[in-house]
Order: sequence, then C-alpha cells, then structure tokens
Amino acid sequence: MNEIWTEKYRPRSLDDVIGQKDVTQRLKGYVEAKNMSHLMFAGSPGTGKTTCALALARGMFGESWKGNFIELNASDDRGIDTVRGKIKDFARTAPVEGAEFKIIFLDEADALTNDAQGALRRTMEKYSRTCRFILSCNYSSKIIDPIQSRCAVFRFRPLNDDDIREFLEKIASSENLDMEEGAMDSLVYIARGDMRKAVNTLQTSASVGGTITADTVSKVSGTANEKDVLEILTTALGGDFIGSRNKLDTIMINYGLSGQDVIRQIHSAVFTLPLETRDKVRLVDKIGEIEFRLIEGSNEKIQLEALLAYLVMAGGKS
Ligand SMILES: Nc1ncnc2c1ncn2[C@@H]1O[C@H](COP(=O)(O)OP(=O)(O)OP(=O)(O)O)[C@@H](O)[C@H]1O
Repeated sequence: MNEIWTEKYRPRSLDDVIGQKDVTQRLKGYVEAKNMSHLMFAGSPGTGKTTCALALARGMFGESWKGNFIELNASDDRGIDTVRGKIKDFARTAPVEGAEFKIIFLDEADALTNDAQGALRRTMEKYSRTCRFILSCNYSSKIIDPIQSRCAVFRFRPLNDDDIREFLEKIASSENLDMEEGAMDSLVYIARGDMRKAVNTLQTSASVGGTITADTVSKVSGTANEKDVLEILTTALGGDFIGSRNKLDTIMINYGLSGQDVIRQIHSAVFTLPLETRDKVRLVDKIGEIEFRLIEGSNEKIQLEALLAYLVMAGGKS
C-alpha cells in the first residue's frame, strides 16, 4: 500500500499508454527513426504528457535512457534561473553510451515568464545538436511564438470515461479491491478525463479500508455525488424550495464542500436537466453570475439559495 499507484501503474512503453493514439503513433515514428525534433506536449493535467516523454526516452535510448533524459519542472523556480542553470548544466555535457542526443523534458513550461522563455529559446538553439527539448504545458498559447515554431506540437486530450474505467478496473483487480457498484461511476465522474486524479482518488479511497463505496469516493475527493447534485436541482425545478435547500445543506456538510465546489458541480450537471435548451442557457448565465459573486466573497448560503430560487421559478411549479 506504500507505493504510489500513479507511479506503480504508469505505462512504461508507448504501446501501453491509454488513449492518445494519434500522439503515440507519431512518437513511435521518432523511436523507429532514432531521431526527433524539439517537441511540445500540450493538454490538461493527468493525460499522459510526462508518461509519453518517459516512454519515448526508453524507446529511443533503451537501457541508457536515464543518463540521457532529465525531467525538470519550470514552476519549481519560476524563471530565468531554471533555464540558465539546470538546463544548461545538463545540455552542455555530451550524451552517454553512444546516444546522438539527450532529451530535456520541461514540465509546466507555460509557467516560465516571457524573459525566461526567451532565454530558453536561445539555449534550445545553442545546444540543438546534442539536445532535444520536450516542453510540456497546459496551454500552448502561453508559449512564445519563436519557441512554438521550433517545436512539433502534440495535443493531449482528456481521457474518455471508458478508458479511465478500464484502467481503474485493472488496478482494482491487481490490488484485490472490493468495490461496490457505483463507486467506479463516481471515480470516473470525479476524474473528468484526468487519469492521475482517477488513480489517486482510487488509492485514497482504498486506504480508508473495507469496501469502496460511492460515498467513500465522494468523501475522500471532497466532491458530492453526481446523483445528489442532480436531485437538488430537480427538487428545486419541481417547486420544492425547502426540500432542495435541505438537501444542499446536507451535502455541503457531509462532503465539506465550499460554495465554489458546489457551483462547479451544478454547472456540469446543467445539461442533464430536463429543460429546454433556451432555459439551460439562461441557467448557465445565472450560474456564471453567481460563481463570480462567490469568488468576489459574497455570502455563499445566500447565493446558492438564490440559485435554487431561480430554479424553482424556472420550473414554474411553485
Ligand atoms: N494516457 C494515459 N495512460 C495511462 N495512464 C495514464 C495516462 N495519462 C496519465 N496516466 C496516469 O496518470 C499519472 C500522471 O500522468 P502524467 O504524469 O503522464 O500526466 P501529465 O499529462 O504529464 O500531467 P501534468 O500536466 O499535470 O504534468 C501517470 O503516472 C499514470 O499513472
């Protein structure tokens, strides 16, 4: 139970990476050619960017991959010093064990200031004979154009629910976990395409001991059950303001949710509600307004109750 499952179950080869088939297909081309350009991996967290960089290095360098690969995090030291220091130190030493070049994987490259990116660009040029960079970021638009134009860009999509479910089922079976029906649905709902979040939430839920239930998953992740959120909304739409308010109070206390947590979950539930598209659009507009007020520090109880009141009126049954 001590080992972190995101490491234990991290795919070692490009063939084992889940989803991201377009990306892995192209990366395998580099492995076959034993050569690559600078790369940029863009996409949301927990979708396989670091995993693919490691698998690419393994495929490219075989046994000697560790000596020819370094992983740095740009946000450890937001700025120019990371680029000038650690990167240059690694870049200026020759590749080991007959490799043609080394790979520098720079995570959260979009956290670098523009000045630091300028310095990075010069470093990329200076050492391009012996070093290839893989820049990982959530948003490629935050990377300056001269760097973007030097890189082949790879886009990582959030993983789909079936892929997440299948991966979690494999882990659950190899860890002999006892899971109640519904727990897996909650994990997939909470992950929203982020495999790291899915695996971490599964491990934390397992550490509680006993059968893993949807409720354990919700509690350890500080996320209400999808079913409970829908129930609050449909109760309000059905005209029962007091009933929906009581349910809301209960889930906020049980799961320790903040107003902002709740509003985000309500937002993602809107499109499953039995409403005309026009009414859903109005509701999204209202949610946007209330979320803004909550961020500005308004009283969360009053704001959330105002949203329930709005739903009661929208339902037209009070
Ligand atoms: N496509 C995938 N296939 C299998 N496992 C995955 C995949 N993506 C993520 N994981 C799991 O989630 C963990 C985190 O993934 P990874 O470090 O590759 O994410 P990332 O995209 O680099 O995220 P970040 O942007 O936060 O750095 C991995 O250790 C692995 O267990």
